[in-house]
Amino acid sequence: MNTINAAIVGASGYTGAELVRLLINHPNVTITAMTADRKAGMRMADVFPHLGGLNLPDLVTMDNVDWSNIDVCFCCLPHGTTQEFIASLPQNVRIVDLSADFRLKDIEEYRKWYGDKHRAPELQKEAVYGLTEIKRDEIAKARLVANPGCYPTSAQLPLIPLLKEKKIGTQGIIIDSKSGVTGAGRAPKEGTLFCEVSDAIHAYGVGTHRHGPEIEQGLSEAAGENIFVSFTPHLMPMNRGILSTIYVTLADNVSVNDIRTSLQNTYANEPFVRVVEEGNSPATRHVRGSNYCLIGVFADRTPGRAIIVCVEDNVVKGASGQAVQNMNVMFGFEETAGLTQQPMFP
Ligand SMILES: NC(=O)C1=CN([C@@H]2O[C@H](COP(=O)(O)OP(=O)(O)OC[C@H]3O[C@@H](n4cnc5c(N)ncnc54)[C@H](OP(=O)(O)O)[C@@H]3O)[C@@H](O)[C@H]2O)C=CC1
Ligand SMILES: CC(=O)N[C@@H](CCC(=O)OP(=O)(O)O)C(=O)O
Repeated sequence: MNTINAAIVGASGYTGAELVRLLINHPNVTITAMTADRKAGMRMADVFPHLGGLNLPDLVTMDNVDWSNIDVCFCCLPHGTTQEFIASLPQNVRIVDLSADFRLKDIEEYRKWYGDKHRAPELQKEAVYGLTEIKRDEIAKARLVANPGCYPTSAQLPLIPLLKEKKIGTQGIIIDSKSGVTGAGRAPKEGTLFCEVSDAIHAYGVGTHRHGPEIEQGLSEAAGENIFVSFTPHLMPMNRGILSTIYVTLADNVSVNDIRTSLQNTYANEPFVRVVEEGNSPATRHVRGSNYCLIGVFADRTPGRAIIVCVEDNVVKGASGQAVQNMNVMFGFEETAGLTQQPMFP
């Protein structure tokens, strides 16, 4: 069997730990290197006791990795820290970058939203946006895949097919998203303290969140014209999960049933994206711990409008699961390898 060696850079964070959970059961992958910053020098079992007993390499700093036998690097670093590191990797290493550093095609947009000049513009040109169901053919050939953000995955999977098929209007798209706190990463910050997030919900980045332009980039490409969306994320007192409620205008002579059928047809042969039965409302607990994305389609009481509800696990389909799915496509493995866990319900 074809087997490859994987490095996880930033393995002591939430997405890194999730990659270990998924890859440890992958038939074609051996984890041969794992890095950390503050936690370098520690054993994975000491950072994450649930990942003990798995014969994993110890956590080292990035400059202590021997890249000579590594085939794929999963890069789980904070955005802004990834560009120079990826540029320094040997050419034979293929990369799935979970950060936002290579997602925006226009480096001026990157500067505007991330507040810094892009430091690897040549690499940016070759990066392929890793929304697997939409970009599969390009991902198969890519050396560098920019894994999508968690909110953009939940917004683009339902909206891209509908815009491509001109089933919905290009104006007035509203994306109201809620996320679990793991979306903010494991590094301590005031905003993710228990007292700040428990027993309440709040909107943040209102009108200014950096996932707005990432969503618009994908939707504009699908529609063939510039699209602007209203996108508001909310932080929920839960560990995992994203639920996006999306409000759209139906195109002329298109019904709610038409858009449900259109999404059902688009995703009929996709292992991880499913349109739920009419009347069912998908919940984050229906995808928890899995790589699935569930989509529900409803009529709005406002004539000519529809409401789409999309759920995913932000750490799986919104990050590490989609990263493994992309790696499977890049190396010609079974696309579902390592990803067959059913959701953990309730
Ligand atoms: N969490 C999520 O749901 C999602 C996250 N992402 C993106 O994935 C990336 C990783 O996220 P997540 O795992 O949540 O983040 P965490 O904060 O949980 O983990 C970050 C990791 O990077 C390491 N690290 C931090 N700073 C540096 C540095 N300067 N040099 C080297 N290593 C460093 C940390 O090491 P140490 O702990 O030892 O300091 C840790 O291993 C981010 O870019 C995030 O935006 C994307 C989609 C969803
Ligand atoms: C709850 C929470 O804080 N979520 C993060 C997004 C997580 C994600 O997808 O982030 P990247 O684009 O950084 O990869 C945020 O709003 O910044």
